[in-house]
Amino acid sequence: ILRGSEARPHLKPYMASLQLDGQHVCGGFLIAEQWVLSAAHCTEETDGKLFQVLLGAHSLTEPEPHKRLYQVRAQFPHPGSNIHNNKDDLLLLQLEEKAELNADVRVLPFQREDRDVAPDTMCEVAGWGTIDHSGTRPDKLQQLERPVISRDVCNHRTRHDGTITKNMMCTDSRRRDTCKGDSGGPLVCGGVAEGVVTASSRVCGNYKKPAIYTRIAPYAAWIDGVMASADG
Ligand SMILES: NCc1cccc(Nc2n[nH]c3ncnc(Nc4cccc(O)c4)c23)c1
Repeated sequence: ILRGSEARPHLKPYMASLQLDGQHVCGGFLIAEQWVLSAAHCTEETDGKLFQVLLGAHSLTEPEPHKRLYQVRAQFPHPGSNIHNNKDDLLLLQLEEKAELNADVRVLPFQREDRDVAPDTMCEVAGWGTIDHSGTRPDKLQQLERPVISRDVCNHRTRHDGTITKNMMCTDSRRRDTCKGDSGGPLVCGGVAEGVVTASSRVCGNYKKPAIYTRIAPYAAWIDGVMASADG
């Protein structure tokens, strides 16, 4: 998160850090006791290794009462996701066991009604992604409030030039923005997860490249289907 602020500790108890060998790679969030939603692109440089999921954390390094690292039983990238574009950029992770829910670990509901969030709506995004252009990583969770911009503005030829589908949404990226390592985190509007951070152009903090999110509502049936089939 570029030019955000430190989140109030444990006030975003749904936040997950997807890790490999103890290193934060991507964000994610708890959508059910045994399920975390993130971005499919996060599996690009993992050459088949499974993530570990850190829940209940504010600091990535300091001991905290309800901080716990969960093993992942299985990862389900959306079948339509691919490395060449940011279509269907969603990843479901089934934890090895149900997460222990408490004050610092809680499920975040996601939007099921497929209707665009109104432009200028203020939403919030959080993550342990880089906080400057030299790639400095924060130890503590950062947050940022950003206004939604309309798909028409986001699709302008000087912005994302028609690549924003009805399954995506955008927020203003002037100076304050998401960046490397924030992918997979939730865009929360009115207490409900409306989108999942996707890297797309990888550019951070440039108003000509608004931040892009995969809208969750269009994928509610896929999410329910995977959870139902894997839970058995
Ligand atoms: N703002 C959109 C957005 C959301 C999520 C991730 C991203 N960026 C990135 N995702 N993956 C990346 N791998 C390498 N570099 C990256 N961005 C980068 C790095 C240093 C300086 C800078 O200005 C931008 C990214 C960008």
